[in-house]
Amino acid sequence: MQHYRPIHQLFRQAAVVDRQLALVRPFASLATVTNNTSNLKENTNLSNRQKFNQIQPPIKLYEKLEKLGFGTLLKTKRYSGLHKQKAKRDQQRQKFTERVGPPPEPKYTFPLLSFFAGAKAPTSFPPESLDEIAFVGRSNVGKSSLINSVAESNVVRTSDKPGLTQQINFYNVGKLFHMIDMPGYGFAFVDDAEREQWRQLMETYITERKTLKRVYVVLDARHGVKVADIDFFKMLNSKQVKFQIVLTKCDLLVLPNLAKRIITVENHIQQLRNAVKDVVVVSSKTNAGINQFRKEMLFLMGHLKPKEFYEAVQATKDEKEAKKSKSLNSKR
Ligand SMILES: Nc1nc2c(ncn2[C@@H]2O[C@H](COP(=O)(O)OP(=O)(O)OP(=O)(O)O)[C@@H](O)[C@H]2O)c(=O)[nH]1
Ligand SMILES: [Mg+2]
Repeated sequence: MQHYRPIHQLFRQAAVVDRQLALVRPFASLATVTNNTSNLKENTNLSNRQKFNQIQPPIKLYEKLEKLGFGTLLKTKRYSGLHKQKAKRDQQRQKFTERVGPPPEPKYTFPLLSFFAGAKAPTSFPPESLDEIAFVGRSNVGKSSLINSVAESNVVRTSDKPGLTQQINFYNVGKLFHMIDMPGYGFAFVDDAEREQWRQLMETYITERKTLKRVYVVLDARHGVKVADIDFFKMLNSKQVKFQIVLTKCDLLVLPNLAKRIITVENHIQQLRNAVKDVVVVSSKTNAGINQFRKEMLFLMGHLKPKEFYEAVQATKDEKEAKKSKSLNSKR
């Protein structure tokens, strides 16, 4: 007599095989790699460092990072498999598009950044007017530097010592929208009472501000998600505030480690309903990823203009620069 297995058992078996394949398939899709890392997490014998090292980012992610300006993968034996895959993908792409790639992106620009209010207590918040974007994160991760970088300004004060920004600072981006620089959370050098005061201030702003359109949680790419960040994600999630992760200081990581870091961060936010699943990847020092981030912010705030606008702005700037250097040369 022939025995048939119930359908749910077949599905379960297929899932097991798929998971096993995911572990041996070296360069699978991003989704598979994510499964891959969660499998690794189940293996309690591995240290976090070992789990991190075992992540195998897909070629797609490397291509994205390369496009954003984070360098290229070394042509060593270690990455020869990835290079072979890349060559194959290029070949396929060439077949379909005859090498006519997408047109180059213009340089997106923000209008002039200016400080207009600082608040140490909710009573000092300026009245709600234009839409707002807030930058939060642990101390010293690079929030203030990031605001300067996207706005091509040096108005926001930065420091290599943690705890510089000690109030909520409001900046005008021309007359388009506001950018808000927050004090860092999880700052160890202030006493408990002060830390609690900052936490309440930030929580009040984030939960009560009607004009707040997006919270960017900034993480240092070298450290990824820490306990203080998880607590903050939970708070944002419980208050149903939509947020997005920005990984900064990405210039301080070699490309493979940066790709692995992105995957671990994506794993952290997978289950959080209010987290935007796309992670922004930038460096305020080299400006890699900044132009793309600027474009996304302008789109989010409803102020993204057609490419021709930014091309014209750039052409006028270039013309002015050329005139300036010409007159300087003639004076010499
Ligand atoms: N290499 C590198 N350094 C960065 C980057 N962004 C910021 N930094 C440095 O990190 C340090 C801290 O930067 P801040 O922008 O002041 O950090 P913050 O998050 O505003 O700090 P608090 O105001 O104390 O919460 C400074 O020394 C910056 O120069 C980056 O993308 N790459
Ligand atoms: Mg700061």
